[in-house]
Amino acid sequence: MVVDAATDPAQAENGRLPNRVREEGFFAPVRGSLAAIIVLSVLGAASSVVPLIAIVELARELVPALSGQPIHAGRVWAIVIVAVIALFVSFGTAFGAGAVGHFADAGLQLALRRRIIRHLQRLPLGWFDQRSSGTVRKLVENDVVALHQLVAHAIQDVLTAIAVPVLSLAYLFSVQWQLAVAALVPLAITAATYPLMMRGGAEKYRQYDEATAALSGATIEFVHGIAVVKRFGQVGRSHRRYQEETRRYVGFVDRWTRDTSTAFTIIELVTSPVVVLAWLLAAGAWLVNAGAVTPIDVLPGILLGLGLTGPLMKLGSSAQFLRNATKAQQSLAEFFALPTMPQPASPRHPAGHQVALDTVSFSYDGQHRVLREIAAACAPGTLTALVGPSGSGKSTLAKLIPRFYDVETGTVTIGGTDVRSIDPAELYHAVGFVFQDVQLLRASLADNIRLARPQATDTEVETAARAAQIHDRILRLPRGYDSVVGEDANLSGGEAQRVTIARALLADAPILVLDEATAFADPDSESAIQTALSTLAADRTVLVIAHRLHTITHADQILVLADGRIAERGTHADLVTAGGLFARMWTDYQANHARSLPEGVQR
Ligand SMILES: Nc1ncnc2c1ncn2[C@@H]1O[C@H](COP(=O)(O)OP(=O)(O)OP(=O)(O)O)[C@@H](O)[C@H]1O
Repeated sequence: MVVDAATDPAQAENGRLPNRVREEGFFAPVRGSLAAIIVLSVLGAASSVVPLIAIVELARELVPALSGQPIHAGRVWAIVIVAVIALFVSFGTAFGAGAVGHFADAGLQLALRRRIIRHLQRLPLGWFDQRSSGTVRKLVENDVVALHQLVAHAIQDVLTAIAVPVLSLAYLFSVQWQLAVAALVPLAITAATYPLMMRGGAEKYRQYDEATAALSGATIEFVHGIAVVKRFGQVGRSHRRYQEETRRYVGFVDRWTRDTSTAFTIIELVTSPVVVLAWLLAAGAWLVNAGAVTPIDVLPGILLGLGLTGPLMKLGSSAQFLRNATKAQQSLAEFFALPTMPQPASPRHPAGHQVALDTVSFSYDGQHRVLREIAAACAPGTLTALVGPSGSGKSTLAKLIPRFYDVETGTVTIGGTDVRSIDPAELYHAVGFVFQDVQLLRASLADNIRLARPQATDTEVETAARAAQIHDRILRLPRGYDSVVGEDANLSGGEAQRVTIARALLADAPILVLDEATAFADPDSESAIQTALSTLAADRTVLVIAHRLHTITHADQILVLADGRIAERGTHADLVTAGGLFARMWTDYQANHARSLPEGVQR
């Protein structure tokens, strides 16, 4: 991966971000809209009850007229007008709350995404090293979208679910308490049964999340790893794991459904409109028979009682949205709490491009030291090779130079200036790096190469591509330099690596850190790239993490790492003569690569 701060917009914003923005809660950007949603929802709930009350009051006016009593036309009209206005207010506020909610949601998503991007830009590069793009995608997409239901729907649903029953019951109790009590019965049964259904719910949801994650892991392994798995004849095992996880998931959902089915059925039954209507009619008939109420008094109980349970049922789905939104909020809060890379208060400029490490120690977890007491100097115009057994700390050491991580003790300096005191934009300009995980953007090859210098001319792009031995390959693509990576430019790992080398060449960083492991993946062009790299090294400070020892026989110095320390240092000839760790590595290397070593390799 070649990175240059010229392409890093974070730097442009550095220092401009007010602390306030960082400290504010998630919902701060839409606080006003949330207040409007609350007011509109309550108003909407209240006005949705009014037409029902109006029908009751109309009935009270009109039914006596059937037995010849006079109609109070003024009162009837007043009721009708109030009902119509309430109806419009109810529709208007529901629409308004929905619209405000969706606009607020869009605003919140935009604000959160910007905040995520700002935070991502301030995290140490090492954070990205340890995370897949899936982690970042989850934050920017899934977690932000999970808040959608909360802002755009759940607030309105929850307030309606509470306000409508409360207002309806208040009216019912004020006009006819016996039927109000009858209307409460389905609610009371639901309230008593719901906790039974949700018993151990938190644990169940945790198990559900676990089973879902295990199943999706097994599915991804099964699908993605199919080639490797087939190659090693393990299809049966991988398939078995997938089947086991599916069985586990289905078994869990089955048990959960069975455990809750009785309570769920009771709730569904007692809240269904037919059952509620039948119950209220029966209660009404019994009260009329008993002479406790007149037939017309049964009407409000039926009309308003029927509307009590509907909104309540929405609470169930809202609870699920709230759960998801809370989880997303937690994951976003944890992300925002990640410490950002400290920025120098008053940045200093490096004087030259000598790279020096002075008694550098480092650990990833604050406990196990991966690098100990490293001291080394790499002069401009020289090539330094880092070699050593796997896990000895080569990549870690290289990553300290462009500040993927900060040292625990000691200093890393460029031109005598501590890298922590250099403005990150200047640091990334000074250090180009090509690591193992090649990152090409879904853009044309020309744009990929000029990533760090967007103003570079076509000729400059071509010159860099020639030097990185990728020009001829690009010309063979259907649209040459305009071919788009991942569409009509499908490159091999080695070819993609050479595009990133071209990018590094064009970026013209005076310090270059290369991981040789894949830089020379294509044996055909290895010597050509070697030539390109030696041209590069002419006036640059080059550090190469070397795995194929014959490629660094001409290095100006070789640092041999073992267990996080520099065990030996010197030229190839010095180290072979010294007969230590490197000499043994070289002997083994020659024995293992006897046939593939190019002619004339120093032995
Ligand atoms: N991101 C990380 N978090 C925690 N430990 C890590 C991380 N990266 C590397 N390590 C550990 O640090 C040690 C040094 O790893 P490093 O990758 O620097 O070695 P290396 O010499 O480059 O190995 P290789 O040649 O296999 O690439 C190893 O023990 C490794 O497990």
